[in-house]
Amino acid sequence: MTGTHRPQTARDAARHGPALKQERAFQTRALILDKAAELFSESNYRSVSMQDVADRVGMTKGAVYFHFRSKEALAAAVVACHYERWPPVVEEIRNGGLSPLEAVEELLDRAALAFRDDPIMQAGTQLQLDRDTINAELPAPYVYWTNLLTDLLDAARAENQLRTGVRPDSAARALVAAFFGIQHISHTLTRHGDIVGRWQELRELFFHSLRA
Ligand SMILES: CCC[C@@H]1OCC(CO)=C1C(=O)O
Repeated sequence: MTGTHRPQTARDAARHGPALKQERAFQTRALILDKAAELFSESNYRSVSMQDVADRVGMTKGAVYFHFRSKEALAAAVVACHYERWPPVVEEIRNGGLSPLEAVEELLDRAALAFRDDPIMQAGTQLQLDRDTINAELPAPYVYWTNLLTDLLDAARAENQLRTGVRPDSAARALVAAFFGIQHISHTLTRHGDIVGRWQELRELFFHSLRA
């Protein structure tokens, strides 16, 4: 179904009904995820109830449970979102003509903005910190970003963008650790208010030491 076709007849409604229902369910699920992320990022996993989520969304608790069978499932879905949104960003950046090293810089520039502005990024991070209190299978933290940056830095080395002796995997591990550290300090002191400035300081130093 393209656009927002309005069924003209009962037959049309029957034909488009399932697609419309599916679209509405998808939008409701996304709204619940966003509002749950706000709540998880404002405090921590234990302090948030499914009733809190229902109230923030403006739905009944039963309606939330229709989309997410438990608070654990909701938290796991927020963490999944935290990672799933980055591969398309990498694709867009790489298709934008940036070199591998420029792509690393652009990607982390966007990550810094996401930490400042995006409840999913903030909540995904908080939930990973709370992971021992969540009875759900969560991805091991830092692995996704470390592998992502290792791949990009491998490509940067292949294009002679890295200083001799810089190992892409070591640089990726150090960059993820440093970035995670500045976002943690920024969150603790300013609720991520100064993360962009902190990243700019780290970015200047780090890429000066990496660049050929
Ligand atoms: C990019 C820094 C690392 C990233 O930031 C927060 C966090 C916790 O889930 C991360 C991870 O990779 O798991």
